[in-house]
This record gives sequence, structure tokens and C-alpha cells, in this order.
Amino acid sequence: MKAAVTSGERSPLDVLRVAFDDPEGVEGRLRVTEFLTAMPAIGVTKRERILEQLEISPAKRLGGLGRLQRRRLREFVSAWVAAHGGTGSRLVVLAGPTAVGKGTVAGYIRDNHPDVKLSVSATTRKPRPGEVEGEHYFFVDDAEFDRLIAEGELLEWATVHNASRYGTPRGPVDDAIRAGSSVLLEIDIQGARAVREAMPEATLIFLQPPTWDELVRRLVGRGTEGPAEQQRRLETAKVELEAASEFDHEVVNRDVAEAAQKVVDLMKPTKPLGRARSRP
Ligand SMILES: Nc1nc2c(ncn2[C@@H]2O[C@H](COP(=O)(O)OP(=O)(O)O)[C@@H](O)[C@H]2O)c(=O)[nH]1
Ligand SMILES: Nc1ncnc2c1ncn2[C@@H]1O[C@H](COP(=O)(O)OP(=O)(O)O)[C@@H](O)[C@H]1O
Repeated sequence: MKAAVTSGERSPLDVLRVAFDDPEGVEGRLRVTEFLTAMPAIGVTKRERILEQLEISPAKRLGGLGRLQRRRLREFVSAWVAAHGGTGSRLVVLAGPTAVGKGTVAGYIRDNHPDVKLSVSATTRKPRPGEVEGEHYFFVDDAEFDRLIAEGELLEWATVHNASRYGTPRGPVDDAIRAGSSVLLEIDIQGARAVREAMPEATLIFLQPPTWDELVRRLVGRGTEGPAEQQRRLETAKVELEAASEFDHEVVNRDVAEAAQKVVDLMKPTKPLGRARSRP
């Protein structure tokens, strides 16, 4: 059974992805105990402490873990792999309601955290003043966007605000992850859901406004939409706010620099577990 976990160049994160995708498959039927013991530098004693810390019963199989247990195990494995010479790189998605400040926070990270890689999306919308080709977006026409979809070159794509299409080029993301870097995708809620489907080990962050009134103020204050479009986007925002519970983390965008720092901190592989938490 060990082969299922460490066969060839497959990382433990790949094994988790396969197990969660197909709970009845070989990897899905692996006991968590077998999976952990096959990882570098984890013996039986340490394994018991880890399972206690993760609050996972030793009898559990990978495919039988609940959503929170899967997330805790994925985060642990990502940190453990990073600490033991693996890549531990992370795909992180930043999404949230329109006008919450995703673009502003992502832009702040691009300008102030040069160590963080940001995915540059393809879009069919026209560039705005100050937007630079290949930095803010790859501006393409509909025919080119259709080609990107047809050739499987997009990790995900969506039509946003019933208008333009936006999509995440797969190549640069795969290259960065393979190189051991973490990558930040600033995309809409639909895109976040698609990434969750395609790459369950991705970390999803929901950017929250401090209050609804502040969100309205930012949308109106931005001045990029007329009253009718603003109203339509506010209706969409109400629905988008309900998606927060599908995300792994929430960050309130009260102050841009503070929110940016919280996102960057969430991109770092979590430290391997410390002392076992005393049970309440
Ligand atoms: N699904 C998806 N959404 C994206 C992508 N890139 C940007 N978006 C989203 O598209 C929306 C519109 O972005 P943009 O036109 O830059 O700015 P906005 O109209 O001022 O919000 C924002 O919610 C972005 O998060 C992408 O690659 N995929
Ligand atoms: N923390 C913040 N405090 C006040 N205004 C903000 C903050 N973050 C963003 N904004 C403003 O809110 C508006 C919407 O931000 P934007 O980044 O375009 O949102 P999104 O990309 O989520 O649609 C912009 O005018 C931006 O300057």
C-alpha cells in the first residue's frame, strides 16, 4: 500500500487530491495512519500526536474525511512537505463581492510583496487607462479567448458581470507550483469554485467588506459604473456575500496594507505542528 502514497514522483499532496477526488479508489481507501507513516520523518509515535492534533480518528480512511478534516490534513501536509525539502507551494485564490477591494489588495501585494507571484488573467474587456498588457491582464479578443478555452489553456474562466470573459492561464500557474512558488489568483466567485473543483488543495480566501454600507460606498465611490449598473452589481454582491462559507479563510478589507499582509501570511506554508494541543 505504501506504493500508493510514494510511488514515483507523486507528492503526498497529489495523493490527497486523488483520494479526495475518488474516495472509493486505491488512495481514497488508504487509512490516514498508512498515509502519514509513508511521509518523510513520520513514525508511529509522531503519527498519533499528529492525528490527535488534527482531530482525526486513526480508523479513518482518506476518502472518508470530512471537509474540515480534509482542509486540516492538506494544510498539515503542505507545511510538512515544505519543511522537509518538498515544495509546499500553494495555489491561493482571493475572491469576494464586486468592489470589496480585491483588485486594490492584489495590486498592493504586486507592488509591495515582490516575492509573491500573481497570476495574470486573460480578458476580453478593453484595457482601462493605466492598465499594462501582461501586467494587469492579457487583453485578447473573443476569437483568441475561444482558442484558449478550446486548447485547455485556462485553469478556469468565467463571464463576469454578464459582460466580458476572464480566465486564468494554466501554464504559468503550473510552472510556478512546480518551481515551488506560491501563486495568488484574484478572481471572481465562479472562478474560485472552478479552482476548488480542479485543484482541491488550493486555499480559498474570501475578502469581506467591513460593512455592507462600506461596500456600497466603495462601489459608488469608484465611479466606474453608472447608477443602473451599480444597482445590478449590488444585487450580485448580495448573492456573492453568501458564498463566504464555501471558502477556507476570510479576510476583512478594512485597511488595504493590513488585508494584503493577512493574504500574504496565508500564502506561506503553515509551520509543522507544535506540541499537541491539550484537549478541552
Ligand atoms: N473567474 C475569473 N474572474 C476573474 C479573473 N480575472 C479577474 N476576474 C474577476 O473579474 C472581475 C472584474 O474584474 P475587473 O474588470 O478587473 O474589475 P472590476 O470590474 O473593477 O471588478 C473581478 O471580480 C475579478 O476578480 C479570472 O481570471 N477568472
Ligand atoms: N480598504 C479600503 N478602504 C477604502 N477603500 C478601498 C479599500 N480597498 C479598496 N478600496 C476602494 O474600493 C473601490 C473598489 O476596489 P476594487 O479593488 O476595484 O474592488 P474589486 O476589485 O473587488 O471589484 C476602489 O475605489 C478602491 O480604491
